[in-house]
Amino acid sequence: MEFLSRAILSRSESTQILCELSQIDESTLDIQQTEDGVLGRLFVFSSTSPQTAISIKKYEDVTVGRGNANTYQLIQSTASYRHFRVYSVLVDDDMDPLVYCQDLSSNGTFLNHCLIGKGNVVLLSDGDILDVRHCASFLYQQKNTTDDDYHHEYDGEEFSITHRLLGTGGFSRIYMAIENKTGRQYACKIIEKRKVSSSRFYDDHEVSILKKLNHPNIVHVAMDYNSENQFFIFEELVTGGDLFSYLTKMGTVPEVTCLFIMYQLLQALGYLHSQNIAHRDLKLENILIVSSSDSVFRIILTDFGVARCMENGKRMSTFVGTLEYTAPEVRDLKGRSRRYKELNMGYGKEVDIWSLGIIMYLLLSGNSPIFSMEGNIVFEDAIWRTVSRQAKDLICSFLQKEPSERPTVEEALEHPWFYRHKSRLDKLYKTRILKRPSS
Ligand SMILES: Nc1ncnc2c1ncn2[C@@H]1O[C@H](COP(=O)(O)OP(=O)(O)OP(=O)(O)O)[C@@H](O)[C@H]1O
Repeated sequence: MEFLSRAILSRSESTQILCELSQIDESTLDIQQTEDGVLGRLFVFSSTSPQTAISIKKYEDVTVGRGNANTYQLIQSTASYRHFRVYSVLVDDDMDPLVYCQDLSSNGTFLNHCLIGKGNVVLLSDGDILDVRHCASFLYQQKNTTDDDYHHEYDGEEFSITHRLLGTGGFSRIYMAIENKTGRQYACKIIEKRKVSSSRFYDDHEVSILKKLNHPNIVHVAMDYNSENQFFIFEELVTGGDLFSYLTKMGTVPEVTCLFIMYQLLQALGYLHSQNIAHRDLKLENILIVSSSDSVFRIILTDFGVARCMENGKRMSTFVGTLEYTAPEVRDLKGRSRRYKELNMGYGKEVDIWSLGIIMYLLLSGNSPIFSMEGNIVFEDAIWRTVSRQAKDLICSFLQKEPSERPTVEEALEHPWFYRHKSRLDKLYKTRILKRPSS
């Protein structure tokens, strides 16, 4: 509690002090008055240059530092060449944009007097102050980001849940939370019990499964909490948005980027399947990106809401997942009677491999797969002319109608699309993912 109350106090106080000191007209701080496409603004306060404002725009990075290629240049020698970077993530049209700051400096960037730390990323909220000591301060302004549907029953000591909405799902809302002891930001998934109990598809295994797992490509759970009407899952804050937003921004993903995404997905899935866990809801929205400024980024698998531990190889028979990504053997169960399901052979973890095929097709083309009357995948669009034969071959093997004909994770990693780059991929994974840099 102490950190937060300190931060809130210092934030409102500092804002007031800064406004007074610089004698600026407060109406110019009203973000509603800014031009279209501006998500937020950074007001710069520096003793060496006049007061100015930097606009944060959709898909445009803002950098601050000593180098003259930065959006805002600092002249002091204590500033790093690129001191910090501010970027935005747009989740969907109904949600406020998420604006993040990544500290790139050696001497440190401070958020509300707390060091962010080189490579680390924080979510910015209206009124936050970024500070480059002995150089300049930056007051962040973003239009009201309070969520009207905000309501929670958490009364634990460890975290303070803020009003900043990070995402919504069918069963939950995800907010930014602050760990009181450290001031570190987390994501808090609040699940309404009445929603999950009314759904016969959802079993409350999410936390128990996640707590068993420890993998660099699977979301890390810090704590869970149970109240009368809600479940809470406090997990690492993943600051690059999800693959769906990324694809919306990019249109299509270059094959080389797709290769490393799929490689990481297979690492996560291999780990899950080796423990007899099926995810059952693999889709672009459930694959988060750890902030990165280049095309090699870490991905994190999340949303284990319908994941299932298969005891002794037992098969599954409930229709779960998202229709567009579900394998034919799961789709076939939709609306079927209990009797039908009992007589049916059920399905296994091959359903995740099918979803990988849909994901890979979407990433490379920006569209959902088209199947011919015979059930073959059609690569008709002009975009496929620039995609390798191996990539298309792997998609076809993932999207085999017959589950037993789909490759296992190990077999997929032996496919020429991966195998011919094996040593490079292994090395990249070791240096960029296993070393767990924060960017
Ligand atoms: N750890 C996190 N860090 C940052 N954003 C997150 C995190 N977890 C979830 N989100 C955001 O919230 C969205 C919804 O989360 P999630 O898929 O876990 O919810 P859900 O209710 O289980 O969804 P579904 O309807 O798919 O079951 C994600 O797509 C993502 O944008």
